[in-house]
Amino acid sequence: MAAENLMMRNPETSDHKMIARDVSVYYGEAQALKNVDLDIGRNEVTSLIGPSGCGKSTFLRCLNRMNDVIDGCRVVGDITLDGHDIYDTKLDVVQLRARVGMVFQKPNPFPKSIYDNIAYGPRIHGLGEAKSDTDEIVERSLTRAGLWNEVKDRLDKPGTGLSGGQQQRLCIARAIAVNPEVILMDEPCSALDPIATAKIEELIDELRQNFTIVIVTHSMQQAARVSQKTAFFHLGDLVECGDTQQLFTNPNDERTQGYITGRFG
Ligand SMILES: Nc1ncnc2c1ncn2[C@@H]1O[C@H](COP(=O)(O)OP(=O)(O)OP(=O)(O)O)[C@@H](O)[C@H]1O
Repeated sequence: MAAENLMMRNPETSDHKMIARDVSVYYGEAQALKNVDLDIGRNEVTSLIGPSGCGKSTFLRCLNRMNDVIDGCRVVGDITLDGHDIYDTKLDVVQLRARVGMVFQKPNPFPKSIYDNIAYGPRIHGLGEAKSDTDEIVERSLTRAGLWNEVKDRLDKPGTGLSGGQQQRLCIARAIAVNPEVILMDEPCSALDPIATAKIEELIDELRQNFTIVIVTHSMQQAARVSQKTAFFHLGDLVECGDTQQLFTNPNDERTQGYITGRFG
């Protein structure tokens, strides 16, 4: 579908926050994703699953143009956010990444205080010029990430001094602080213990009321717990995407069946 056509749609009437059409990605000569069509539902969680190397992270990075920073990586096809082409050459990529935030596999707080980890993004984007505004953004973001009560008495201490699970919630708070609409999460729990993982999963469920979330996960159990839609990738193809429950109980494609029953992966 041409981007022009999508831009004529009324974004508020579409259930889909982001739409990918015919997206292929190449690293040099090697094709990592093949003609992917995927609709990302508004205010829901979409999980991307599939065997290692199938292209999940590559697809996730297409959604906020993080592949732009990888040498030799080429993305073709159309991806829209509320009907607008995110690969438009006139688009400000920094603004796009504020609207489509990202949380990585390994918690990566800045080597700064807890407060400054959150305040940094809003300051760059001109939100919260006054100290009182920044204070409010910091409190609100930490509260929404379920971390405020644990850190409110040590906001001036380094973010890197928190536990792994707290650091990951700090990174989620940092992503939230610039008012994104979409949050991309690349295996956000893979470095965490089961209790910290459960907290992040609960948080994801709460966050979807206000944000659209796309999560890459190796854990089918996690996909089943947190997401409303699941997309199964295999060798660069998007095999199928559907309601999570249906995909896990009654998939359409035998490759999906093979993966969820553990025959490969
Ligand atoms: N920076 C890169 N340069 C070259 N090839 C890459 C690069 N990143 C990924 N690839 C290749 O693209 C393909 C898809 O990789 P990708 O990381 O997207 O898969 P994935 O499904 O997220 O894998 P995993 O579950 O192991 O993280 C793989 O063949 C991988 O080797």
